[in-house]
Amino acid sequence: MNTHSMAGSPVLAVNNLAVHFGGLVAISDASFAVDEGEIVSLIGPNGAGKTTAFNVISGFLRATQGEIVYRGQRLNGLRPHEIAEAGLVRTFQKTSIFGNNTVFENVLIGLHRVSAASTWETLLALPKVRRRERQLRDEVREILDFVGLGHRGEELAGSLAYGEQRLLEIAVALAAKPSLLLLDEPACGMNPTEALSFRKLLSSISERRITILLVEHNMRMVMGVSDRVVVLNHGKIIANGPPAEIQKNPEVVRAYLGHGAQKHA
Ligand SMILES: Nc1ncnc2c1ncn2[C@@H]1O[C@H](COP(=O)(O)OP(=O)(O)OP(=O)(O)O)[C@@H](O)[C@H]1O
Repeated sequence: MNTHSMAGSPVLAVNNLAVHFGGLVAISDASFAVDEGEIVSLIGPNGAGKTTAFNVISGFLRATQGEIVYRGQRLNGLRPHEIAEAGLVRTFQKTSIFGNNTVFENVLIGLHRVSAASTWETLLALPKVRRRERQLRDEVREILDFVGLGHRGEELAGSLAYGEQRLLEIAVALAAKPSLLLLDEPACGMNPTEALSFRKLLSSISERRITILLVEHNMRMVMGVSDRVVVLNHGKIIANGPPAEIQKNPEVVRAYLGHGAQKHA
């Protein structure tokens, strides 16, 4: 849970969002905001529209209606890499790491994406470039230690256990220097011990002043880590509030918590 005191001003605003796939309405008239420093979870039954919302926010899908505003900048129409450059970085439901590269290299590749030297500088191996490379390697070690993979740097990413691969994805996302992290089912496939330490990792990320928007089916994690929970059902927001309130909300219990969520918890 976020305990520092900078929460309050919205950094991300989703205003009257609608997404249609042909005749299918995946999201209709959904509005919610995420404040600076918050951990907000987006929950709801399968097919409720959570991933669709993520895809629109991160630029992988166009909104049919409505707007996405991040720190005063309208994101509609921007490409995913432009949105990542603005500080919104996402992970995916399916793992997106390079299995044949080492854990260390995966994070290094992520860092290079945001701080690449020019080709000439690299070819000439200028002292500046060598210095920068050393700095990047230190940064990789720091990030790997932070997510708990410091001892795995030299392993091939593809050889990691599933839960560790999810941690590596977080490390790669952190390498992109996000100010808002969008996490799509990050705890999927984790055992209870892994899920518990992952929950602590989310809190530590939040302490680094990174705002988090989370899609997750593990209700123990959602209710334990979130400052606020937004509930989608059939593409509409049916509740938005602190975890204790959401757990008691009759409509949420009926639509999701009563049955659908339990099998994932
Ligand atoms: N590219 C697409 N084309 C057509 N329909 C789609 C597409 N993507 C999603 N949908 C439909 O939109 C609705 C919302 O799907 P979405 O994947 O956003 O739900 P979700 O809440 O993320 O579900 P889950 O918890 O299963 O991941 C579903 O009815 C889905 O079948």
